[in-house]
Amino acid sequence: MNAVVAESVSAEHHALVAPHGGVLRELYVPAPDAEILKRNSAGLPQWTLNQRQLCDLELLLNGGFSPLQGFLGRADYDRVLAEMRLANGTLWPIPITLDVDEAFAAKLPDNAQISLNDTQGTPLAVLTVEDVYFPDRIAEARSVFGTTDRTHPGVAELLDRTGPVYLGGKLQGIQPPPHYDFTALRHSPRQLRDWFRQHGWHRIVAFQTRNPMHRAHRELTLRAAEQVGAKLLIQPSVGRTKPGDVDHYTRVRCYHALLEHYPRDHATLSLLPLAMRMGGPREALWHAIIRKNYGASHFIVGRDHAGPGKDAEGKPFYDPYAAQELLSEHEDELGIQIVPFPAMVYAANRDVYLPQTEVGSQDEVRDISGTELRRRLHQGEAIPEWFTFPEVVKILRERHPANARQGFALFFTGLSGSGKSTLAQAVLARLLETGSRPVTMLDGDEVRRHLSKGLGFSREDRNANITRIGYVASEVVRHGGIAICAPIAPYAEARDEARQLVQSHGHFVEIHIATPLEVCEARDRKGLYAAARAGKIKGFTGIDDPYETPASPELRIDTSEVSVNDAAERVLAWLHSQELA
Ligand SMILES: Nc1ncnc2c1ncn2[C@@H]1O[C@H](COP(=O)(O)OS(=O)(=O)O)[C@@H](OP(=O)(O)O)[C@H]1O
Ligand SMILES: Nc1ncnc2c1ncn2[C@@H]1O[C@H](COP(=O)(O)OP(=O)(O)O)[C@@H](O)[C@H]1O
Repeated sequence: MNAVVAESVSAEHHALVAPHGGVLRELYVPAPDAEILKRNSAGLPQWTLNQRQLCDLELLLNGGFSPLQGFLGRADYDRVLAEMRLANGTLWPIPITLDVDEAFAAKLPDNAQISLNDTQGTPLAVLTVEDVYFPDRIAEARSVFGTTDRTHPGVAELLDRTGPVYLGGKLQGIQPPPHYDFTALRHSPRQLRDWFRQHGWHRIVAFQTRNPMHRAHRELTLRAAEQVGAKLLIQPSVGRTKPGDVDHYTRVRCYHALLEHYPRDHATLSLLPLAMRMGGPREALWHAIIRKNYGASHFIVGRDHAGPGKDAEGKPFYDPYAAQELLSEHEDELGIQIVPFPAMVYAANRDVYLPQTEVGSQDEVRDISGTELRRRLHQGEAIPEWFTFPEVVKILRERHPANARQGFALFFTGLSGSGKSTLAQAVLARLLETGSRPVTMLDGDEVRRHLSKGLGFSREDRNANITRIGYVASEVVRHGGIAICAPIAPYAEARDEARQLVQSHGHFVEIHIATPLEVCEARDRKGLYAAARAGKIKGFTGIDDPYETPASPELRIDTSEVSVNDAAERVLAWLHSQELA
């Protein structure tokens, strides 16, 4: 090789990969203009961004979504859906759109500018609206996700939680959405590119993840980096992932611990504020483009990349290798090299990890699925060292304590006089006898004297009462406590809402006190049934107001058949069976 050629080769080797579309599109206006824009934004129509829109905005503004200069207008949107391309032909697989409600769109004057704010009301950008259009969201689901099955979280979001009108137009950025967590690990594409240059990194293989990383991931990423002679960028999505995923605070602590197990100066960690759509192949292509914008030359695509799991019939939404195929098809045009990888599995007989494709017939393959890992964490069972590092297990255990240390809510529901309060008191006493978790009592009458003071007994007021109880219970549970609730809660919708609130932090145990109306009425502890029969109280539950019987409560107890002590014993036995007490 002569000297001239050698120099040009090495110069080429030292340049970072070009952003998608050739130029990094940062959409912030210069500082003095940002001040003026911020002041002017106060007089514009105000739009509060939801979490997905906020994540999208951050990556639009910092160039992570280059070459986009704003939210897609109709022409771009249509071609993205049909051909995975912007109107000018650039490859782009996922529609980045700003959805709003009809009332908001109807108020906009021609060529409107709107202020895009976070939930605190901080203005982040101004959008010049060039296009207002009504998307066919069913068609969008079919094109982007290949299905209209709402089991797919991206489809459910699009069909049930996305506004009917899209606004397209260019953005002028005022300031980035503020983050107060892991600030040292958050970088814009420019910052990460600068870091790569300063550290002399030019061949970089990026790894995307939404899960904690274990030994299999370490082996896979190390092999991938070695295979292409590159440094490793672990770039987990921390914006919004699949519902039910491990929260990003816990995951980032795990990644930190794992990083210690890589050779020094070979791997780095950076957080990506991406709102995932779980769109399988199309999403994988999008991930690759984003990583290219961040300066990575290579991108690892594993088995079932960005897959949403199984559909309503139990079949996988996407072929596990469809993402690898789609990316390989577009590799030349993409400008980032794809490193396809089969699943890594553990061969116990050899005590090694190896790609599934290299497993021999004599190998004893072991694996622990995500579900099995969660089960072991909940039950406090052992997690073997071949699966993950002890430091990672420790972090996961702290976040997912065994059931016996988790919070839960006991939600008694039933007619007035059915025995809710009496049983709640008995269970409370038994729990305090044996356990150390704090217990909070949210009894129906008690709550109405304080938390729900002023509410009556209309359907709306009863539902508001239950939502308040559910909210307080969820906070108690979130902090590892036990909440005992004992309202009538006659409506299924409000009970379900309380369940949803609590279940995002712990267990919800619905106990239907199914004592027959005749018994409750005969007891008439407060004389209310007599008053209701005499027409002195209107809308009394069970008399002239409905009680919707719970369809599938965790427990159903008829107190006309069992003593208070036996009923309390049944509740405790159930809690023991679930290892909650
Ligand atoms: N119209 C009507 N219907 C039902 N109950 C009535 C009504 N008016 C007053 N009360 C008294 O209020 C208690 C029920 O309050 P809750 O907060 O549990 O009811 S609800 O869940 O909001 O429906 C209930 O207490 P409990 O007997 O402990 O259930 C009654 O004493
Ligand atoms: N097995 C039982 N469990 C609970 N309460 C019972 C039982 N047997 C009789 N009772 C009586 O029924 C009444 C139930 O009232 P209460 O607990 O205030 O009901 P609620 O809170 O559902 O309105 C109490 O007087 C209680 O002593």
